[in-house]
Amino acid sequence: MQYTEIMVRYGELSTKGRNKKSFIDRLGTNVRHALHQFDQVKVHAQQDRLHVQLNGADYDQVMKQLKNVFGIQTFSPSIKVAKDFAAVAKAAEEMVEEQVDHPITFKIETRRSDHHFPIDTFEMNDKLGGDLLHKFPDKLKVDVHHPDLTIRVEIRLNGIFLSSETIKGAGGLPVGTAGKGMMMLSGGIDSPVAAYLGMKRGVSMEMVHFFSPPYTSPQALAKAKQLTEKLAKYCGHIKFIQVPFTEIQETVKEKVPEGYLMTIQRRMMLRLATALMEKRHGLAIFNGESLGQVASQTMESMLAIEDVTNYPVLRPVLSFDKAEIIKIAEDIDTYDLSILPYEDCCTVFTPPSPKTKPSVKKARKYEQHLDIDGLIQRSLDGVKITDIHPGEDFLNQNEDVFAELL
Ligand SMILES: Nc1ncnc2c1ncn2[C@@H]1O[C@H](COP(=O)(O)OP(=O)(O)OP(=O)(O)O)[C@@H](O)[C@H]1O
Repeated sequence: MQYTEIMVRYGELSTKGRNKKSFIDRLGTNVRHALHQFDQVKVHAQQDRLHVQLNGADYDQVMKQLKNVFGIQTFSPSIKVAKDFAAVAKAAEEMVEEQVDHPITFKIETRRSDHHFPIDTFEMNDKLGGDLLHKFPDKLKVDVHHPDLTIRVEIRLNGIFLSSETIKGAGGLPVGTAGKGMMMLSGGIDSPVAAYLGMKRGVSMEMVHFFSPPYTSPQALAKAKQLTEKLAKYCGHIKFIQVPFTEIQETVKEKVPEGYLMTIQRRMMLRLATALMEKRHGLAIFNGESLGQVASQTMESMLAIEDVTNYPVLRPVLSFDKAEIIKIAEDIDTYDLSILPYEDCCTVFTPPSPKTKPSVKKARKYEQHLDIDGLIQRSLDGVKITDIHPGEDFLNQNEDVFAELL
C-alpha cells in the first residue's frame, strides 16, 4: 500500500487546557527529532492531530521510530486521495485486497470536517460499504459493533484520508514538557526503569553516575553508558554525567561507623546530585528506589538521606515489586544489560549489616568528622559529561574484558 502519511492521535496532552499548544509544539519537535534521518518527511502538529507526511519515505521505518515518542496515544498509516468517491472506493478496495486473505467482518467509519463535501458521513459509510460488499462478496460481511476491520474515512479540506490500522503509541507526555530531572543511574535493574518512567511523564533526564576506580572497572562505567544509550531512543540524546566517587567512599569508610557507611555515602551522592542540578537548572532528583527492597530503601533511611537536599527526590518505581520492575526492564530492553556482571560503587562499599533505621541526628553527627565541602568540590572538579545518542556502542569496546568476566 502506498501510504502517504501517518496520522498521529494525541494522548493525555489533549486535556491540558491552556498548556495544550506548548505540549503540541513540543511533541512536534520531538517527532521531528525522532524522524530526522528521513529528509523527505514533513511533520505538521495541528490542534487535533499530528500529521507525518511521508513523501515517499518507508512507512514501516517511520512507524518504528514513532513508537518511541511519548505523548502519542495511537497512530495510523493513511492514504490521501482526491476528494472524489471513485478515488476513495479504489483506495479502499486496494486496502481490502492487501489486508484480507480470509472471510472477515468490517465496517466503514467516516468523519467529515469539510461540510461542503457533497457526501455526508452516513452516505459515505453506506455507499462505500455497499461498494466493498459488491466487490468482495466472499470475503466481507458487515458488523458495525465488533468488526475485524474498520476502514476509517476522514473528509478534510485538503483531501480525503483512509486508514484501517490503529497502532498503539508509547503514551505518556512529550519529553521536555515537565522540565529537567537528574536521574541517579546505577547500572542495576531499577534505575533505568525509573528513568524510562520519568521520561514517560515528560521529564527531560540527565544521567548522573557515580563511579569509583579502581574499585569499579571501566566496564561498569561502559555499562551505565550503554544503558543510557538504550534510553536515548525515547528522547533523541541524553547527557551522561560521570562523577568520581572514590575519595568520598574511601574517606567515609575510614571515618564513619560501619552501620552508617551507606547512609553517609548516599547523603554524599545526593549532595553531588543537588550541586549538579543547581548548576544545570534541573527541578528534581530521580532514583530507582523501591520501598522496602533493601536496607537503604526504608522510609527512615529516605528521611536520613534526603536531609541534605531541598529538592524533591522522586522515585518512579517506589511501589513496584521487583517482578514488575523486571517486566518493564525487559520491555524496554535494558534487563539483559542490567544483569551483566559488574561492581557498582555501592556494592563494593556496602557494609554487611547497614542500619535499616538510621537517624538524621546521628548521620549529621558522624559527618562532623568529614570535610564535606572539600570532598564535594574535588568530586565536582572531576565530573565528565558525554552526550549519548541511540546506536552508540560502549560495551563492545571492552568485549574481551567482558568475556573474561562471563
Ligand atoms: N553508582 C551509582 N550511580 C548513580 N546512582 C546510584 C548508584 N548506585 C546507586 N544509585 C542510586 O541509588 C538507588 C538505589 O541503589 P541500590 O543499589 O540501593 O538499589 P537497587 O535496588 O540495586 O537499584 P538499581 O537496580 O537501580 O541499582 C539506585 O536505583 C540509583 O538511583
